[in-house]
This record gives sequence, structure tokens and C-alpha cells, in this order.
Amino acid sequence: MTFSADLDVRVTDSSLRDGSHAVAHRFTVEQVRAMVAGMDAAGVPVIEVAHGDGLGGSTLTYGRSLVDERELIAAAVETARAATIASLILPGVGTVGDIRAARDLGVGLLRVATHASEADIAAEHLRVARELGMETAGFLMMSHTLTPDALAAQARVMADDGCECVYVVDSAGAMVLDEVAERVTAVVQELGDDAQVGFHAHRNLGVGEANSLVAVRAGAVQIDGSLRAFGAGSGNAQTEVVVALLDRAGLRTGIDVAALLDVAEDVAAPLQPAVPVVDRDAVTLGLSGVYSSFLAHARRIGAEYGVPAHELLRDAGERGLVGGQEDLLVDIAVATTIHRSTP
Ligand SMILES: CC[C@H](O)CC(=O)C(=O)O
Ligand SMILES: [Mn+2]
Repeated sequence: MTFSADLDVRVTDSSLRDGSHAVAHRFTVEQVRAMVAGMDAAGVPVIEVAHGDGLGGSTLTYGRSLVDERELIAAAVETARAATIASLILPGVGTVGDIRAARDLGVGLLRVATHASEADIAAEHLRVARELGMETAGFLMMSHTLTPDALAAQARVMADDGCECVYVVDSAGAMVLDEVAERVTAVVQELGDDAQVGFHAHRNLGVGEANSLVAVRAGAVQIDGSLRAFGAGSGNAQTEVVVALLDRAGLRTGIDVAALLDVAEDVAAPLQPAVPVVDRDAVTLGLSGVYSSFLAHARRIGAEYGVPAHELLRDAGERGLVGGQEDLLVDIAVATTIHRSTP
């Protein structure tokens, strides 16, 4: 175990990383301080901070950050009294230089994210983080695209490369209950005592919180969430709801439910440009198995080319687009407009 034996489940709040997608990467230092202060006081043990696409994600492709993520991380580290500040990196987007900088700023836990079938490309980043003394986790994005056995084999690669926890990540919010249970169970069985298993939900099909509970029942001991579902797509499982459900199930998270509900209501909600709703775009993401972070790009590009976002997302699903291929949404939009104007 890498966390206290007093906890049954360790919760990581990703509002200040996954939620960055929802604010077009425009978090300010003051907002980060307020969120971290509230969550830290409520007992949230891990708080993730970065650009939505991880360290180094501030680019034209993914969207520029208003404030350099290193400033935001520094503010989070300075504010937190007890919480570990975590960050996330996608090899190929962030570099080992970003890992060193994050460690120097006080990031204690690094999550290395790869497409579910490409666990091997995390090896170097995991090694560097371990050498720097950071706790490490692997993050198997788009886990719905692999069978449970194939996913377990990828988790084994990450565990052998030295990470302490492997997350089953439902990036598209495409999985429903049994599909989560089957994958988490397979990964738990494969890893045994070699590494813990975590779960990261998106609620595009309206079952993010239920999926998180199912994941815990299947053996996941680390669970992600975002306050008020402050994440990509229709958001992550709501941290405060997941914590309330775990509390109701008699599982110890070390988090004060009432205090966290106050932070969600009083600090997070006023920062949200829109209340995350499971709407047509979100359900299309879930049904088509498309990355939740594609939603904001689809809405922007759709508005520019006069193509409804859900149509772009549906076509993106048919083409099997993966993270990093956001700009292909422009191709789809252009193809759609040409198709429409051809007699
Ligand atoms: C593009 C990175 C992505 O937002 C990571 C993540 O949270 C997920 O795959 O769900
Ligand atoms: Mn996510």
C-alpha cells in the first residue's frame, strides 16, 4: 500500500486538471488556491493540477493555458497543508523536463497516461519519476477499447515498468457497470500485490458515480472525481457524490462529506462556465466511444464550419480517432460541408 492503512479508498480530485478542459484551460492562481484550500481542509488526499492534456499540454492543438501550469502547480503546493499534489503527463506531449520541473515544484505523484494499448511508451517517464522519488501511477486511457484480458496485459506492462497503481480510465464515458467490473477485476487479478488498481470515470452516459462504486466493489482502491463533475465531456464522476456514496457504503476515504459538499457548492460551482449536463453531445461521446476532451474542440470547430458537434463526434467515433487527433475534427467538418454542398 502506498497510502495510509486508515483509508479503504484513496480519492484523487481532478477538477484542476480534467476540469481544465471545461474552462478552456483558463484557471487562475486565485482559483487554484481557493479550490486547493477547500479540498485540503475537507481531507481530499490527492489533488491533481495541470493543463487538461497534462504537463506541456498548452499548445495550439490542445488549447493554450491562460496561466502557465507551473504557476498553478506552485500555488497548489504552497496552499496544500496535507494533500499530495499530483500531476499527469502524456508521453509525447510532456517531456522528462516537465517531470523534473514538476518534482522541483513539489508534485509528489505523477500519473503517466497512454492509450490503453500502448502502455510500453510510459516506461521512460515512469522510470524518471521514480528516480526523482515521486509516487507513480499508470493511466490506461480509453480502456473500453480493449477486452478485459488485453487491458490486464497492458496493466502488467505498466506495473513491470514500476508504477504503484494502474488506472482503468473510461476516457469516453463509454462503459456501463459490468463493463467496468470486468475490466477492473481482470486488472486486479493480473496485478495482485504488485500494484494497486484505480478507476477514472466520465459521466457521458450518466453512470460515472455508479461506475466508480462498481469499480471499488471489483477491487479498485484509488478513485478519481471532479467537484461538480468539473471535467471534460459531461464531466468526471462528481468527487463529492462518490465520497458520499463510499461513506454510505461504510468505506473510509478520510474526507469530511459535509465539508466537501460546501467546497463543491461554494467554490467549484461559481467557476463553472456551464453546469455539466448529460446532453446530446455527451451521450454521443459515450455511445461513439470518443475522448471526452474532444467535446470542446467539436463545439468550437462545429460552430466555425456550421456542423453540429454531435455529428462531428459521431464521425470521430466511426473513424476511431484517438487522443492527439483533435485536428482531424476539422477534416471531418470540411468533408461534411463539401458533402452537403455537392448536388
Ligand atoms: C487527453 C488527456 C485526458 O484528458 C486524460 C483523461 O483524463 C482521460 O483520458 O479521461
Ligand atoms: Mn478524464
